[in-house]
Amino acid sequence: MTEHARADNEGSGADPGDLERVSDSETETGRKDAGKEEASGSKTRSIGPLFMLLGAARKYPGRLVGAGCALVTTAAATLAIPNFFKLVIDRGFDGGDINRWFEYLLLLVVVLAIGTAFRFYLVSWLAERVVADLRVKVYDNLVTLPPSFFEENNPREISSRMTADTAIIEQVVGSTISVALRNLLTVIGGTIYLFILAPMLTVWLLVAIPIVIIPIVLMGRRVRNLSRSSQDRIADIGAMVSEVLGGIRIVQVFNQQGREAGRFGEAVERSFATAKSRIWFRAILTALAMALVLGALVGLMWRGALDVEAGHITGGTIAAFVITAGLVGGAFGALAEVYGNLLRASGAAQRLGELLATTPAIAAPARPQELPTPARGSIAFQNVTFRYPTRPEDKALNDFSLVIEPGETVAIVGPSGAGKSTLFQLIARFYDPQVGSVRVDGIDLTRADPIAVRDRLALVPQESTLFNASARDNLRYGAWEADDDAIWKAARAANAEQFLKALPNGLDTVIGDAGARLSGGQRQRVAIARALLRDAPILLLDEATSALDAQSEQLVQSALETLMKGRTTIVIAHRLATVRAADRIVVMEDGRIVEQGTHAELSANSGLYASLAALQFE
Ligand SMILES: Nc1ncnc2c1ncn2[C@@H]1O[C@H](COP(=O)(O)OP(=O)(O)OP(=O)(O)O)[C@@H](O)[C@H]1O
Repeated sequence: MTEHARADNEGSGADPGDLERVSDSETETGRKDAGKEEASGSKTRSIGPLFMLLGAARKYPGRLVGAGCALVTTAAATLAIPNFFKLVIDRGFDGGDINRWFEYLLLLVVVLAIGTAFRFYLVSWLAERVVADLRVKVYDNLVTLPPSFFEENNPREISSRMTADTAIIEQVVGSTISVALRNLLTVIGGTIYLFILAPMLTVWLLVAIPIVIIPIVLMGRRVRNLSRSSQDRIADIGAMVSEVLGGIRIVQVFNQQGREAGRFGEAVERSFATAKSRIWFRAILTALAMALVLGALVGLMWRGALDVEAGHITGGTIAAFVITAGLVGGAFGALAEVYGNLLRASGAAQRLGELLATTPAIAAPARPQELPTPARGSIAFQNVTFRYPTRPEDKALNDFSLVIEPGETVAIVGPSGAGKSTLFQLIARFYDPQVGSVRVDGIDLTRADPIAVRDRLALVPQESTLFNASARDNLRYGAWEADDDAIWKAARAANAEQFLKALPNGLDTVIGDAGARLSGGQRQRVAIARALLRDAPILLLDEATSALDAQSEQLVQSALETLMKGRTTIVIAHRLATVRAADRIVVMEDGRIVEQGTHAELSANSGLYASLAALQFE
């Protein structure tokens, strides 16, 4: 919710149009999180999870106390205003010192204005701070969770939790809770004051309030539901725009512009139709709210006027009564509405709480075993059977055993889906195997600290993931202390120097979202240079040169060969030309090893390798 909207909501009070406004601001929130709540399916019926937020706000006791004081002061000042009107009308006009009363009133206005400003500042500050702390805490936890977590929980949904859910909480802490408390104080204080002013009239009022408020709240809910579907239709439009514009090349090359425009037109019309029923209901709601609220006020004034005429009460009393009744009625309406908001925020807090409470399935044991130093770089798979958590029925590795000696270069070949990349996933300990063990330098990975294991690895993945940062930061991602000399040396070795030098701001050039401003082959060379800079004892190359043209590949290949010296290297490659130089070639199929040996040995057999080689070389 915007500052402006929040200030609006904050200001809801005595004005009869308020009821309309309260349901309106409520609608805003409903729109924001409607889709979210339904998507995640976890609805909460209690406001318990909100106490987590109180815990977070307790870190700032000074501001919490200040906000409480401002809240009480402004509620008291608001309720004092009708009393001043009573005094002015009854005493000021009857020969009293009218100037003095108005001086007091001005003073009260100043107190109210300053108090409200303080309340707004302190409460909003707390809201922003609590949400900022929460975002950081959730993110800090998220980045420790293994990739499997993000396969089971859609990262896009998590990112929307980080933004939408925190925004709801921000709005609730920054506005709803303060609105609720202020209105509660107004209802209690106002009702006591009304009883003092005119007990019989107050009884009438207390009967009238629910009769006025309940139909308005019920209709307000209907309007809100319509607003949600309206918002869903708008979300459909947004999704369509990003899908079609994202794939604009395909749309245009297949000449589907007309069809896409038609589809979009239909979506816009659907959203208009939903909006039409919403505004129709809103119009009726406005009429109903005004008729009921103003009608009730007129009724009260009528009754009061008769009492004044009969000499039971003074004119000042009736004026004070009507103003206070307006305040109390408005506060009732606001209270009925904010409860729904609190429930929604509670749901948001619960979902974020779940993210906070998720502990990484892959973590260091309480007493991790130290890896031997200096690193040797040996790797051993022992009877490993592994199924991905999202595909528990398929064995990606099936009773797989392989020992790789320090300094050895092993090439892994085999058809797509054979389980080659899975080996890397297990060495990096993104997953633990269900059966068997993976060891690095003799230590079972489940007994070691994953951070220590990954410190010994440099990976060039199949998809060269680059970040929306400078070329320099992308290159030194695994070795932040590297200076420009080292960076250029690695870039030269990866045959990336030339195009990096041609970038408009050199190493400071931002290379775009996911490196989108580089070509596939250039991205791959940055990824290789990044791995070179890391200077780790174990090098994992997953189709590291697949996006390069033959000439670049040859250049990079020779750089990689230099790099492999003295390191343990596993190379996954489809192009057999790149694996010929390996000490050993391991041929995989269906998660198992079907053959291994040197290029010459395997070519001489009539196995899978020989047939793959025949396909490629002949
Ligand atoms: N994250 C994942 N979740 C579920 N299944 C997966 C995942 N990654 C891979 N698989 C499956 O595991 C099997 C082995 O995949 P892997 O990526 O190891 O094959 P690969 O030999 O590297 O193939 P390619 O040469 O095409 O990269 C395949 O059946 C694949 O569909």
